[in-house]
Order: sequence, then C-alpha cells, then structure tokens
Amino acid sequence: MEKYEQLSVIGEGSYGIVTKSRHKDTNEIVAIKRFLETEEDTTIRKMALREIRMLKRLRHENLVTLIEVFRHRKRFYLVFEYVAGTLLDELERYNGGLECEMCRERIFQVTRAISYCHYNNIVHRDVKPENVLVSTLGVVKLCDFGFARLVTNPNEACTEYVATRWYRAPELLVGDPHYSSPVDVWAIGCLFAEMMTGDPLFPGESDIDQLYLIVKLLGRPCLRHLQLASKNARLKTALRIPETNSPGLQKHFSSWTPLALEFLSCCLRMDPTHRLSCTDLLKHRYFTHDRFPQRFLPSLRNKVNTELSSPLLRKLKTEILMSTDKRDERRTTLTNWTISLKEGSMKRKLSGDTTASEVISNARSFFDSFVITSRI
Ligand SMILES: Nc1ncnc2c1ncn2[C@@H]1O[C@H](COP(=O)(O)OP(=O)(O)OP(=O)(O)O)[C@@H](O)[C@H]1O
Repeated sequence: MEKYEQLSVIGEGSYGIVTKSRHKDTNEIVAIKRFLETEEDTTIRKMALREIRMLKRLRHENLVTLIEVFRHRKRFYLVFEYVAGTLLDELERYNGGLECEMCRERIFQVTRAISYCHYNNIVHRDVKPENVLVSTLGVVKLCDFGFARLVTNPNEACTEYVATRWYRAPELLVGDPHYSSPVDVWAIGCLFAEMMTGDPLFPGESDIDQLYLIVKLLGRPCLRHLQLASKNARLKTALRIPETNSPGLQKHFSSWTPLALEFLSCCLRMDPTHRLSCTDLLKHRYFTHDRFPQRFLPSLRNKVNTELSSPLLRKLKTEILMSTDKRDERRTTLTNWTISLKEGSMKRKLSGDTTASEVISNARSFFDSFVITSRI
C-alpha cells in the first residue's frame, strides 16, 4: 500500500471503498478498491475473491482493467486503471437525456462488454449507470464484478442477491431461482431508456412497487412468473392491473425512431426466454442499418489505443518484459518476443521486434478482445 498515495474517495459501496490514488514512483493515476476487513467476514471475502476471479478471466476494451491485486493488513486491494467519469455523471450533466448518437455509442459498448461476459459464461447482475465508467474520449468500461456469477449449468438455481432495484428484471422480482444472462439484457434496456430520456424508466420505491411499475407499462409477467408471484400475497397486489391499462413502449415513447423502439422492446420482454441475447442485440438493425459498427469500431480502437490507459500498457509491458530474458527491464523496445493470443477458440501467434504498444495494437487488429496465453 505504501507505493500508492490516496488522492480522493470516488465511491463508497456496501463492501468497500474506491479511491483515486497515485502510484508514487510512476505518477500513474489508478482507482483502488479496498474491501472491508476480509479475513473474518466470509461474505466480503467471498465477494472480493469472486471479483478477482472474474476480472482475471476477462479482458476486453469495454471492461475496466485490473492492474494488480494485493493484501495489506487483512484487506484485499484491487488496483484498476482509473476512468474519469461514469454514465451517471453524464446523465446528470445532460439534463433530459443524452443526444441520440451518443446513446447509441454508449449502449453499443455496454452491450459489447456484456456480450463478452456472457460469452465467458459470466452474468454481471449489477448493470447500472454508476457501474458504466466512461473515459474522456467516450470509451465505456464496465466495472464492479462483485455480484457477477459464473453460470455453467443453465438449470442450476442461483442464490437471491440484492442488486440495484431499478434495473432488476421481473424474474428477479418474482424470485425465480433460474434466472440467467437475460437479467443483464433487461438492465441494458432500462439503461438505454434512461439515456434517451434522462429519467430512470422504472424508479421503484420497493420491490413490490418495482414490479407494479413494470407491469403498469408492459403488461403481465409470463405464465411461469405469474405462478411464482401467485404464491406471494404482496406480489399479487402488484399484478392487479387490468391488461388494457398497460400502454406499452410504443405509446410511452411515441417520439422515438422505430428502430430505437424496437431495440428497447427486444431488451424489455417480460419473458426472459423471449429477450434477445447480447450477440443478437449487436446485430440489431438499430446498430446495423447505417453501418454504424463499421464506422464506430475503428474509431473506438483508435481511442482505446490513444488512451491506452498507461496502466494497461505498463502492466502488459511489464508482463512481457518480465517474461523475456530480463536483460534490461527498462528498455521500451522488446526483442525476440513471441506471444500467443487467444479469443474464444481462435488462436494466433505473433512474433517480432518492436515496442509493447505495437504488440498490443497488433493484437487489437486481429481480435476485438484478447488474452495473452503465453509469452516467451
Ligand atoms: N476504475 C475506476 N475508475 C473510476 N471510478 C471507478 C472505478 N471503479 C469504480 N469506480 C467508481 O466507484 C464506484 C464504486 O465501485 P464498485 O461499484 O466497484 O464498488 P462496490 O463497493 O461494489 O459498490 P456498490 O456497492 O455500489 O456495488 C463505482 O460505481 C464507480 O462509480
């Protein structure tokens, strides 16, 4: 801990505190998440270890980068690249909602980040504006994997958890133990509507009120969820709204373009099995009708490379340097390196004699996201 100087507190969560800090030797600005005492408290220990495990598995340009993890006086510390803003800041700054193209850029990146998590069998479970970090150039980096869960067996029951209510899917509100990745898709829909209008779509004051607001706009839950809700007298009251009174999204957002509306409705289907997957959302005409991904992705990659948040670059640089012959760790030019890159089942070996930033930009030109699997 001595190598970092704390500058300010950025966020205080239920399980710890996040500070903006400076690496004393390199002047690098980082965000450090310090968990509450982790030795004695098993919940916090589990939470910290879960977040570390998840973050180590995941590397993507739209996910926050974990630089290092250490323990000091019985606590876990997670050191992240520092990202200057959040979607919540943007929502506060742009009263009445973000400009349409900005909404599309933000939600596209959020969907990419979650699609990558789902591809790796990870459900984030706490997608909300505070957890969508946004860099100065507009690069989205999803953070907070404290609630994230690895799902390998779709029939496995999940434990109940307390994620932010306003973005909670109907299946969570009725206590369906078999929820999965569609809960993140629901949250994407809520986030999108909030970006477009500036107001939270379902600002429930209690779990019952939350379900009531959803049903009031979108109509009744699916049969399975109605059956689950019928076992709970309080939930039953939330569902006592005649179907004809639910205006639906089209009436509610009558000024939206048809494609934006259709995208939203694909996220906010009451039956989770009818919601689109993130992979399909990325192919939705809302994004593709004017070749937006083809224009946006190269510019995103440029931004990422420009920002190549020095922590990420330095971490990778150090990793690569450490695994070379260690002749001179200070030099920026690497010689005779070989790294294997892997994205999903695709593998590629790169070799050369160049700088670490070129290694990374080479890697990025081959893959959207990558993990370095071996280095010489
Ligand atoms: N790398 C970062 N750069 C800048 N800000 C960050 C970074 N990581 C987290 N934050 C800010 O700190 C807040 C709290 O972080 P995080 O959500 O990881 O902690 P938490 O204890 O799990 O909080 P919560 O109880 O809200 O889930 C985030 O919502 C975000 O606004």
